[in-house]
Amino acid sequence: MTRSSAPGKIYLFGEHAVVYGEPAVPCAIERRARVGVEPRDDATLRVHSDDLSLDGFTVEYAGSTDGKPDIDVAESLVDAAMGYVDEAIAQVREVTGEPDAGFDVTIESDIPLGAGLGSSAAVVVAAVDAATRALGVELSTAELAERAYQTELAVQEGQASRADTFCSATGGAVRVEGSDCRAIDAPDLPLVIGFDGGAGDTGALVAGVRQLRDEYSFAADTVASIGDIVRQGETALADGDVAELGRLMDFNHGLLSALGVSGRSLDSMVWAAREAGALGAKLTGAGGGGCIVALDPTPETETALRYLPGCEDVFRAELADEGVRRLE
Ligand SMILES: Nc1ncnc2c1ncn2[C@@H]1O[C@H](COP(=O)(O)OP(=O)(O)O)[C@@H](O)[C@H]1O
Ligand SMILES: C[C@@](O)(CCOP(=O)(O)O)CC(=O)O
Ligand SMILES: [Mg+2]
Repeated sequence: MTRSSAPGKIYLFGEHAVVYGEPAVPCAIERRARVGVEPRDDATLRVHSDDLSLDGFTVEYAGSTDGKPDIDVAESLVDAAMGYVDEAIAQVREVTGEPDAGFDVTIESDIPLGAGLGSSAAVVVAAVDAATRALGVELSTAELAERAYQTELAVQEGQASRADTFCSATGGAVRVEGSDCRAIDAPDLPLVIGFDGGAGDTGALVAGVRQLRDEYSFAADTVASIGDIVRQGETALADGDVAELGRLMDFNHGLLSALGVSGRSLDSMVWAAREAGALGAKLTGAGGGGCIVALDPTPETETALRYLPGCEDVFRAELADEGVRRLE
């Protein structure tokens, strides 16, 4: 068995706008997806993930490159659930020149699905890394990030940025603007994550923003303003000015809300954090439902979120310096 792990991430700034060429600053966090692969004698892909439960279903998917998945739940559910793993293996077949490679894939993840913490990118980065190594090919971090990006791009129907996948592959805090991806220095930040137990559909949310942006010039201006916040945020990061970072995060959340990607439970967690004295709070990732990130060096935000109806989990996030990790 060849195993790799990769971290999830939060966005300090810039999700959604990054899809249209604005800069974004995601930071990898110490919550990981671990993917083990075992090459098979045939071209079948068999995926097992204990963490994958949607609407109470646990899905085990045994499909082949030519046949139908062998499952007992609605196929659309499986398509939604397994799209990223399928496409990651398609990338592996292409980059290794082994179109008929088959694998048994086992996924374990500490990252909630569809919650804005980049579970898809972490699973894809770890899967591509483990499966290529299992076939005797070692990709550089840049190649790995590129293949993982191509995977997200295909699954999200041409609407994805390099931010999540690059951040997960390299770890640390990164700045992504189009194809320009680089590591940046970030101070230790007092990050608190609130999770409403829900999820958002990244592809659909990205498509919604695209539509607004095409329809209204002020929506396009809103996307461009998020870019301005990110640039200002980079200065605050470089200065270690956590209070200013918080103010900019608040503003960023407001603009994401205007673009229609927040929601009642995300807003209520954001307001609970602010009222508890957080320096700033915003949704992270695609939105709809899932997680917020707040800045608070005191325990107040954690306490407030813990008692907030509708907030299912609260934790402090440590920055993950290491990206993909080769386990064995
Ligand atoms: N533990 C897992 N096992 C299998 N697939 C997973 C796992 N975690 C995430 N995924 C894949 O990632 C998708 C969620 O990605 P996405 O909607 O981009 O949200 P996010 O990246 O914010 O978690 C899932 O539908 C599934 O395809
Ligand atoms: C909305 C977006 O900017 C981030 C999505 O993050 P997540 O998959 O929700 O963790 C999309 C992208 O950058 O590909
Ligand atoms: Mg994702």
